[in-house]
Amino acid sequence: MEAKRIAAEKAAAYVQDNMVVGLGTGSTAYWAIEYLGKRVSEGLNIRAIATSFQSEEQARKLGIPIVQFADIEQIDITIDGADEVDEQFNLIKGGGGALLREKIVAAASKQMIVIVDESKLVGTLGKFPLPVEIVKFGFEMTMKKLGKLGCELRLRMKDNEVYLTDNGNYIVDCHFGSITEPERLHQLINLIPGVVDNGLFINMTRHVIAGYRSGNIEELVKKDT
Ligand SMILES: O=C(CO)[C@H](O)[C@H](O)COP(=O)(O)O
Repeated sequence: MEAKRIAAEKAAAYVQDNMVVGLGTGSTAYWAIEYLGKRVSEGLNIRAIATSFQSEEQARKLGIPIVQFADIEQIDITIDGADEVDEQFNLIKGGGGALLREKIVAAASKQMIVIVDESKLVGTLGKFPLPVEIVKFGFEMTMKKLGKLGCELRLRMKDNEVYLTDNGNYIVDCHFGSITEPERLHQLINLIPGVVDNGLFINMTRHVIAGYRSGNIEELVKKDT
């Protein structure tokens, strides 16, 4: 928890007056929202877009003004967690079920800061099951097609019911073991009818802040190629 908290605090310090801020989802993003709430209570002037009902509710309680896409042209900075980050800064996201909104918000952002604890930094993606958001209609067939891509898969459940995203869809957690070509897999998955999107975030961030149990913080910034 401490490692996540220190990464979040560091990221929240990048937010400046008058910015539109994308608020991530999950236990690391939670801390970023808390720190932003504190800064707002001290006079920081921002507007925010949330990636989940949960984050929106947290932000509102803290007095962070929430806006919708109709109110803005773009997002200045988004701070969000991740389930895995590889050496090329590709991500697996969606462990918390918010991958679709998170990707829409990240894609609308000038910059995305990813905040993680050290356990999320990996050489190759895929140990964490890749979340794929699918529509309910025909979900059994969509799952069969996903399975043919070479993964073990499971329909996400919560409290003995099928888990529903904020968008009213299902999530299938696809265990690939090792994802050697994330960009290609991203495309293959999203070509399957019934798939809304998947949790691979390719080339969406250049800035990762990792907190360590030791209390150290590592800031990784992707160089121009
Ligand atoms: O993608 C996400 C939610 O959809 C989260 O960012 C991801 O699951 C990491 O969560 P946490 O910060 O709780 O470890």
